[in-house]
Amino acid sequence: MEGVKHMIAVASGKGGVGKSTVTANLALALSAEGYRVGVLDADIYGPSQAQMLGVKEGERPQTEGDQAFYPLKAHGLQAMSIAFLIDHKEPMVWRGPMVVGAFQQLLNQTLWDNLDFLLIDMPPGTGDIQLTLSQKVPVSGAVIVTTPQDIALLDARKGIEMFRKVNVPVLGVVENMSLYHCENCGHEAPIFGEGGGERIAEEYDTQMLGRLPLSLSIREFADSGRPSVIAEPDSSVSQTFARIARQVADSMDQAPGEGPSISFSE
Ligand SMILES: Nc1ncnc2c1ncn2[C@@H]1O[C@H](COP(=O)(O)OP(=O)(O)OP(=O)(O)O)[C@@H](O)[C@H]1O
Repeated sequence: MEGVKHMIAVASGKGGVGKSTVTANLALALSAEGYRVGVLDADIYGPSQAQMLGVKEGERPQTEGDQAFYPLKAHGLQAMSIAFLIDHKEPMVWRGPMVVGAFQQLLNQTLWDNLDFLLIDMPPGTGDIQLTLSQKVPVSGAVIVTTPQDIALLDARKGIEMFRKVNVPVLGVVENMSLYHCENCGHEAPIFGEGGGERIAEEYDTQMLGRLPLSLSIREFADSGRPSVIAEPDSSVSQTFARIARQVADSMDQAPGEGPSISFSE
Protein backbone atom coordinates (compact mmCIF):
# COMPACT_ATOMS: atom_id res chain seq x y z
CA MET A 1 0.00 0.00 0.00
CA GLU A 2 1.21 3.48 -0.79
CA GLY A 3 3.28 5.01 1.99
CA VAL A 4 3.43 1.73 3.94
CA LYS A 5 6.10 -0.95 3.82
CA HIS A 6 4.61 -3.54 6.18
CA MET A 7 1.07 -3.86 7.45
CA ILE A 8 0.69 -5.88 10.61
CA ALA A 9 -2.69 -6.92 11.99
CA VAL A 10 -2.94 -7.12 15.77
CA ALA A 11 -5.82 -9.45 16.44
CA SER A 12 -7.50 -11.50 19.12
CA GLY A 13 -10.36 -13.90 19.01
CA LYS A 14 -11.93 -12.62 22.19
CA GLY A 15 -12.67 -9.03 23.13
CA GLY A 16 -11.15 -7.25 26.09
CA VAL A 17 -7.92 -9.24 26.20
CA GLY A 18 -5.74 -6.14 25.69
CA LYS A 19 -5.35 -6.02 21.91
CA SER A 20 -5.54 -2.22 21.74
CA THR A 21 -3.17 -1.85 24.69
CA VAL A 22 -0.68 -4.15 23.00
CA THR A 23 -1.12 -2.35 19.64
CA ALA A 24 -0.38 1.07 21.15
CA ASN A 25 2.62 -0.13 23.18
CA LEU A 26 4.02 -2.24 20.35
CA ALA A 27 3.74 0.73 17.95
CA LEU A 28 5.61 2.93 20.44
CA ALA A 29 8.23 0.24 21.00
CA LEU A 30 8.83 -0.05 17.23
CA SER A 31 9.04 3.72 17.04
CA ALA A 32 11.60 3.70 19.87
CA GLU A 33 13.66 1.28 17.75
CA GLY A 34 13.82 4.00 15.08
CA TYR A 35 11.07 2.83 12.72
CA ARG A 36 8.39 5.06 11.23
CA VAL A 37 5.16 3.67 12.61
CA GLY A 38 1.44 4.22 12.13
CA VAL A 39 -1.63 2.87 13.89
CA LEU A 40 -4.93 2.27 12.12
CA ASP A 41 -7.81 1.65 14.49
CA ALA A 42 -10.01 -0.83 12.63
CA ASP A 43 -12.27 -1.32 15.62
CA ILE A 44 -15.05 0.81 14.17
CA TYR A 45 -17.66 -0.08 16.80
CA GLY A 46 -15.34 0.36 19.77
CA PRO A 47 -12.33 2.49 18.82
CA SER A 48 -9.82 2.88 21.66
CA GLN A 49 -6.68 4.27 20.02
CA ALA A 50 -7.69 7.93 20.35
CA GLN A 51 -7.79 7.53 24.11
CA MET A 52 -4.78 5.22 24.37
CA LEU A 53 -2.60 7.51 22.25
CA GLY A 54 -3.76 10.60 24.11
CA VAL A 55 -5.42 12.30 21.14
CA LYS A 56 -7.50 15.16 22.49
CA GLU A 57 -11.23 14.97 22.04
CA GLY A 58 -12.31 17.04 19.05
CA GLU A 59 -8.90 16.96 17.35
CA ARG A 60 -9.62 16.34 13.67
CA PRO A 61 -7.34 15.22 10.83
CA GLN A 62 -6.46 17.78 8.19
CA THR A 63 -7.82 17.00 4.78
CA GLU A 64 -6.30 17.08 1.32
CA GLY A 65 -9.04 18.08 -1.10
CA ASP A 66 -12.24 16.26 -0.23
CA GLN A 67 -10.82 12.78 -0.73
CA ALA A 68 -7.95 12.29 1.70
CA PHE A 69 -6.93 12.78 5.33
CA TYR A 70 -3.57 13.32 6.93
CA PRO A 71 -3.10 11.00 9.92
CA LEU A 72 -2.92 12.66 13.33
CA LYS A 73 0.42 12.67 15.14
CA ALA A 74 0.52 11.11 18.59
CA HIS A 75 3.71 10.44 20.55
CA GLY A 76 5.61 10.39 17.23
CA LEU A 77 3.20 7.89 15.64
CA GLN A 78 0.88 8.50 12.72
CA ALA A 79 -2.65 7.50 13.70
CA MET A 80 -6.07 7.20 12.13
CA SER A 81 -9.33 6.16 13.76
CA ILE A 82 -13.03 6.63 13.18
CA ALA A 83 -12.94 8.31 16.60
CA PHE A 84 -11.11 11.25 14.99
CA LEU A 85 -14.07 11.84 12.70
CA ILE A 86 -17.09 11.49 14.97
CA ASP A 87 -18.36 12.73 18.31
CA HIS A 88 -16.83 10.45 20.95
CA LYS A 89 -20.21 9.78 22.59
CA GLU A 90 -21.86 8.81 19.33
CA PRO A 91 -22.51 5.04 19.17
CA MET A 92 -21.73 3.45 15.82
CA VAL A 93 -25.17 2.01 15.14
CA TRP A 94 -24.15 0.77 11.73
CA ARG A 95 -24.74 -2.37 9.76
CA GLY A 96 -21.81 -4.42 8.42
CA PRO A 97 -21.54 -2.80 4.96
CA MET A 98 -21.34 0.69 6.49
CA VAL A 99 -18.60 -0.45 8.86
CA VAL A 100 -16.70 -1.99 6.00
CA GLY A 101 -17.11 1.21 3.97
CA ALA A 102 -15.82 3.33 6.85
CA PHE A 103 -12.82 1.05 7.29
CA GLN A 104 -12.00 1.13 3.60
CA GLN A 105 -12.12 4.90 3.65
CA LEU A 106 -9.81 5.10 6.65
CA LEU A 107 -7.45 2.66 4.97
CA ASN A 108 -7.41 4.06 1.47
CA GLN A 109 -7.91 7.74 2.06
CA THR A 110 -5.28 8.25 4.74
CA LEU A 111 -2.05 9.79 3.48
CA TRP A 112 0.46 7.66 5.42
CA ASP A 113 3.88 9.23 5.28
CA ASN A 114 6.57 6.72 4.43
CA LEU A 115 5.80 4.15 7.16
CA ASP A 116 7.95 1.13 7.92
CA PHE A 117 5.07 -0.41 9.87
CA LEU A 118 1.35 0.20 9.96
CA LEU A 119 -0.22 -1.67 12.88
CA ILE A 120 -3.89 -2.42 12.45
CA ASP A 121 -5.86 -2.73 15.67
CA MET A 122 -8.43 -5.25 14.46
CA PRO A 123 -11.91 -5.60 15.95
CA PRO A 124 -12.28 -8.66 18.22
CA GLY A 125 -13.57 -11.89 16.76
CA THR A 126 -13.46 -13.58 13.39
CA GLY A 127 -16.90 -12.75 12.08
CA ASP A 128 -18.21 -11.52 8.81
CA ILE A 129 -16.92 -8.00 9.33
CA GLN A 130 -13.33 -9.07 10.01
CA LEU A 131 -13.31 -11.31 6.96
CA THR A 132 -14.70 -8.60 4.74
CA LEU A 133 -12.26 -6.05 6.14
CA SER A 134 -9.44 -8.48 5.58
CA GLN A 135 -10.26 -8.85 1.89
CA LYS A 136 -9.02 -5.34 1.24
CA VAL A 137 -5.89 -5.35 3.35
CA PRO A 138 -2.50 -6.49 2.07
CA VAL A 139 -1.26 -7.76 5.42
CA SER A 140 2.37 -8.81 5.93
CA GLY A 141 1.76 -10.66 9.18
CA ALA A 142 -0.44 -10.98 12.24
CA VAL A 143 0.25 -10.76 15.95
CA ILE A 144 -2.26 -12.64 18.09
CA VAL A 145 -3.06 -11.32 21.56
CA THR A 146 -4.61 -13.63 24.12
CA THR A 147 -5.03 -14.04 27.83
CA PRO A 148 -4.08 -17.43 29.27
CA GLN A 149 -7.51 -18.81 30.23
CA ASP A 150 -9.09 -21.56 28.13
CA ILE A 151 -12.04 -19.47 27.01
CA ALA A 152 -9.73 -16.83 25.49
CA LEU A 153 -7.45 -19.46 23.97
CA LEU A 154 -10.42 -21.06 22.26
CA ASP A 155 -11.10 -17.78 20.46
CA ALA A 156 -7.40 -17.08 19.83
CA ARG A 157 -7.19 -20.40 17.98
CA LYS A 158 -10.00 -19.24 15.70
CA GLY A 159 -8.08 -16.03 15.04
CA ILE A 160 -4.95 -17.98 14.13
CA GLU A 161 -6.95 -20.34 11.90
CA MET A 162 -8.47 -17.37 10.11
CA PHE A 163 -5.06 -15.95 9.21
CA ARG A 164 -3.70 -19.35 8.24
CA LYS A 165 -6.61 -19.93 5.90
CA VAL A 166 -5.73 -16.79 3.99
CA ASN A 167 -1.97 -17.39 4.05
CA VAL A 168 -1.08 -14.48 6.27
CA PRO A 169 1.91 -15.47 8.42
CA VAL A 170 1.17 -15.47 12.14
CA LEU A 171 4.25 -13.76 13.57
CA GLY A 172 3.54 -14.96 17.09
CA VAL A 173 1.44 -14.81 20.21
CA VAL A 174 1.46 -12.19 22.96
CA GLU A 175 0.10 -13.49 26.25
CA ASN A 176 -1.43 -10.60 28.16
CA MET A 177 -2.54 -10.55 31.81
CA SER A 178 -0.35 -13.61 32.44
CA LEU A 179 0.37 -13.12 36.10
CA TYR A 180 -1.17 -10.90 38.74
CA HIS A 181 1.41 -9.09 40.83
CA CYS A 182 0.05 -7.61 44.08
CA GLU A 183 1.61 -4.19 44.51
CA ASN A 184 1.00 -4.33 48.30
CA CYS A 185 2.40 -7.70 49.35
CA GLY A 186 4.36 -8.75 46.25
CA HIS A 187 2.41 -12.01 45.95
CA GLU A 188 2.12 -13.27 42.37
CA ALA A 189 -0.77 -15.38 41.13
CA PRO A 190 -1.55 -16.75 37.66
CA ILE A 191 -5.23 -15.97 38.08
CA PHE A 192 -6.12 -16.70 34.44
CA GLY A 193 -4.08 -19.92 34.34
CA GLU A 194 -0.59 -20.73 33.16
CA GLY A 195 1.16 -21.58 29.91
CA GLY A 196 -1.84 -21.02 27.63
CA GLY A 197 -0.10 -18.69 25.18
CA GLU A 198 2.86 -21.03 24.93
CA ARG A 199 0.58 -23.98 24.24
CA ILE A 200 -1.17 -22.38 21.27
CA ALA A 201 2.10 -20.95 19.92
CA GLU A 202 3.47 -24.51 19.93
CA GLU A 203 0.29 -25.99 18.55
CA TYR A 204 0.38 -23.63 15.56
CA ASP A 205 4.13 -23.74 15.12
CA THR A 206 4.57 -20.06 15.80
CA GLN A 207 6.51 -18.22 18.47
CA MET A 208 5.61 -16.84 21.86
CA LEU A 209 6.56 -13.18 21.44
CA GLY A 210 6.17 -12.14 25.06
CA ARG A 211 4.20 -12.31 28.25
CA LEU A 212 2.80 -9.27 30.07
CA PRO A 213 1.50 -9.17 33.64
CA LEU A 214 -1.95 -8.09 34.79
CA SER A 215 -0.89 -4.78 36.21
CA LEU A 216 -2.51 -1.64 37.50
CA SER A 217 0.11 0.53 35.84
CA ILE A 218 -0.42 -0.98 32.36
CA ARG A 219 -4.11 -0.12 32.62
CA GLU A 220 -3.61 3.32 34.13
CA PHE A 221 -0.99 4.38 31.60
CA ALA A 222 -2.83 2.97 28.57
CA ASP A 223 -6.20 4.39 29.52
CA SER A 224 -4.77 7.83 30.29
CA GLY A 225 -3.13 8.20 26.87
CA ARG A 226 0.49 7.60 27.85
CA PRO A 227 1.10 3.86 27.35
CA SER A 228 3.76 2.17 29.50
CA VAL A 229 6.43 2.29 26.78
CA ILE A 230 6.58 6.08 27.02
CA ALA A 231 5.36 6.55 30.61
CA GLU A 232 7.94 4.19 32.13
CA PRO A 233 10.44 3.30 29.41
CA ASP A 234 12.80 1.47 31.77
CA SER A 235 10.16 -0.80 33.32
CA SER A 236 10.15 -4.53 32.71
CA VAL A 237 6.85 -4.09 30.83
CA SER A 238 8.51 -1.67 28.39
CA GLN A 239 11.47 -3.99 28.01
CA THR A 240 9.08 -6.81 27.16
CA PHE A 241 7.47 -4.62 24.50
CA ALA A 242 10.92 -3.75 23.13
CA ARG A 243 11.72 -7.47 22.78
CA ILE A 244 8.38 -8.10 21.07
CA ALA A 245 9.03 -5.17 18.71
CA ARG A 246 12.46 -6.49 17.75
CA GLN A 247 11.06 -9.94 17.01
CA VAL A 248 8.30 -8.47 14.85
CA ALA A 249 10.77 -6.25 12.98
CA ASP A 250 13.17 -9.16 12.50
CA SER A 251 10.46 -11.38 11.07
CA MET A 252 9.57 -8.62 8.60
CA ASP A 253 13.21 -8.18 7.62
CA GLN A 254 13.11 -11.79 6.54
CA ALA A 255 9.83 -11.32 4.67
CA PRO A 256 9.87 -10.20 1.03
CA GLY A 257 8.28 -6.72 1.32
CA GLU A 258 4.54 -6.32 1.36
CA GLY A 259 2.81 -9.60 1.94
CA PRO A 260 -0.09 -11.28 0.26
CA SER A 261 -3.37 -9.52 -0.29
CA ILE A 262 -5.98 -11.49 1.59
CA SER A 263 -8.86 -12.76 -0.46
CA PHE A 264 -11.67 -15.06 0.53
CA SER A 265 -14.11 -17.08 -1.44
CA GLU A 266 -17.60 -17.22 0.03
N1 LIG B 1 -1.87 -6.30 31.18
C1 LIG B 1 -2.87 -5.54 31.59
N2 LIG B 1 -3.03 -5.26 32.92
C2 LIG B 1 -4.07 -4.49 33.35
N3 LIG B 1 -4.99 -3.96 32.55
C3 LIG B 1 -4.88 -4.20 31.23
C4 LIG B 1 -3.83 -4.98 30.68
N4 LIG B 1 -3.99 -5.03 29.32
C5 LIG B 1 -5.08 -4.30 29.06
N5 LIG B 1 -5.63 -3.80 30.19
C6 LIG B 1 -6.82 -2.98 30.32
O1 LIG B 1 -7.94 -3.78 29.94
C7 LIG B 1 -8.90 -2.98 29.26
C8 LIG B 1 -9.19 -3.60 27.89
O2 LIG B 1 -7.99 -3.51 27.13
P1 LIG B 1 -8.02 -3.25 25.56
O3 LIG B 1 -9.01 -2.18 25.22
O4 LIG B 1 -6.62 -3.11 25.14
O5 LIG B 1 -8.59 -4.66 25.09
P2 LIG B 1 -9.09 -5.08 23.63
O6 LIG B 1 -8.79 -6.52 23.50
O7 LIG B 1 -8.55 -4.17 22.60
O8 LIG B 1 -10.63 -4.79 23.81
P3 LIG B 1 -11.77 -4.72 22.66
O9 LIG B 1 -12.15 -6.12 22.42
O10 LIG B 1 -12.85 -3.91 23.32
O11 LIG B 1 -11.19 -4.05 21.46
C9 LIG B 1 -8.32 -1.57 29.18
O12 LIG B 1 -8.84 -0.81 30.23
C10 LIG B 1 -6.82 -1.80 29.36
O13 LIG B 1 -6.15 -0.69 29.94
